[in-house]
Amino acid sequence: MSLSVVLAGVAILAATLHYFFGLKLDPREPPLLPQKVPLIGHLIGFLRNGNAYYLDLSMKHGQQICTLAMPYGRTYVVNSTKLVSAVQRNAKTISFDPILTTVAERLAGITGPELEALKEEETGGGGAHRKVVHSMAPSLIGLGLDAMNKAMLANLENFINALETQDQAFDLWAWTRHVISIASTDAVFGPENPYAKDNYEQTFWEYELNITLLLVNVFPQYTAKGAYQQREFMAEKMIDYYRRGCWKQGSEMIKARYQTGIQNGASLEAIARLDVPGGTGILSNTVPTAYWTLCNVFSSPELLADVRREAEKLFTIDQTGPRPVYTLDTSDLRIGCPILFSAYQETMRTRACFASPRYVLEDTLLNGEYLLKKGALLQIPAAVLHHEQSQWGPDAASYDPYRFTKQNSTKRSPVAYRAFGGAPALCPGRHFATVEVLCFVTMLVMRYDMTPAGGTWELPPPNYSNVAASILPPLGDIKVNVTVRKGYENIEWKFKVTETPAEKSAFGLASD
Ligand code: HEM
Repeated sequence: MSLSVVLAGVAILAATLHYFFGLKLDPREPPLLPQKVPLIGHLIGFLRNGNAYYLDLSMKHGQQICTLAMPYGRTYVVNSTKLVSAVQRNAKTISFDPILTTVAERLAGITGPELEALKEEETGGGGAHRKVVHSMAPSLIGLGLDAMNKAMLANLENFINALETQDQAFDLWAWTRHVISIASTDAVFGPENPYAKDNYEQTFWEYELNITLLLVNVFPQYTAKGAYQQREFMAEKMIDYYRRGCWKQGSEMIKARYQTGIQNGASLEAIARLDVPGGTGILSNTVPTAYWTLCNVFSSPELLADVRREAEKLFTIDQTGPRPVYTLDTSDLRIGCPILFSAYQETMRTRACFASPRYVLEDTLLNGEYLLKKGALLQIPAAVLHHEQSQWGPDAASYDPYRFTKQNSTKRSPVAYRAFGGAPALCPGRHFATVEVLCFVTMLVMRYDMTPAGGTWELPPPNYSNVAASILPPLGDIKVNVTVRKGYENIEWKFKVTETPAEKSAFGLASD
């Protein structure tokens, strides 16, 4: 039988199913968007383009909120800042918590009573997963953040030093991914970091790309064999890490997660398993953000010169030893590099592709206008909101690295910037990631010239099939050469962390 006959059969079957079982909307629900293939057209669009599909739909239909008929039920897509605020006001009935349960079950492989202990309270579960996630924010600010920064920067220092003797072109994505993976996870897990041994790091990145198949959850041991095996391999390593008590030498964040989990009825094994998809929180966005920010800065001579000018003022210089020591103190980053900070936030604004998922727990009248039915999925696509001209101006679609500098700041809604998502699931790791990316880029621009081996900065396209990341990774890579800058030879370079109390340690991010 030819492929076209099979496809025609599938289309006829879908049309028949749609006729008998198709979605019947209440007139107060958001308008239903048409799809080319009944029942599965939007699913196909999503599987082909990932979360970027929502941007295509909004460009085509321009609705501020709409309904998509999916084979598993209705999905509402919120395309306007005004309605995002309304969603956030209804956090009791439009919740992120059932998504945490899906993550625990499908991406961490937790089942039975262990899953019940983690599951959201609203549907009769023990609610431990939400409490574990909530315990993270206080440990990722103030002294807990400083301690993680110290461990993270010790690694960055070594990796960046090693470039002094790098005399061949190398793959920038592969290098950045390894550097940030080890620096971040050493900071989180401590000296017994599972990522630093047994091929865990490589396994994690393979798993991360295969997550969609696990989410589909149809006999995953057969239909998502690779991801399933990778998940189980990493779960075994994480369980070993906790059983040996290695968490006691980890960050405040890991201690808070473990202790909160145990106090709320989660088992050691379940807490360990949650750290498998937890790796996507720690790495899947920080790595691409570091990579794209670096590319954006080095590929623009004007921006590079501006970032270098402000970086030069950030370093203190000690000339008393045999060679000068240049030190960058993280506490100076909060106000000392407005242009880089702006370019970093703009990199995320123009590259964010996540569609924050929420679950409608009860029928809810949104903003007094739209009825949202219990049981539906709701998504807030960052890319759509970041294209909203009422918030970002007529050049919303283009990259302006100076957009967030004071002179250029325009008045916009506090919920317009979605790179770190938003309440009630605003990213608790945003300050840690910010220190890491700013230090990474600042140190590299100060010390090195970086040029593309092919002569021009031809950046790879984003990998739209990745649904784990908010900031998409590249599909492919770019080779670069790195040389020590003239006038900056024979210097010792250091990072320093001056301890900062919680109330002073947050960055003034556009998401806050
Ligand atoms: C540039 C780096 C990062 C970006 C762009 C980013 C982005 C995001 C986004 C978009 C969400 C979803 C929010 C929502 O659904 O509304 C999120 C949630 C989360 N992120 Fe991040 N993230 C980054 C780094 C980190 C780091 C380093 C950690 C941990 C150390 C982390 C931990 C988490 C956690 C635990 C959540 C779930 C929060 C909750 O459910 O309340 N993230 N992040």
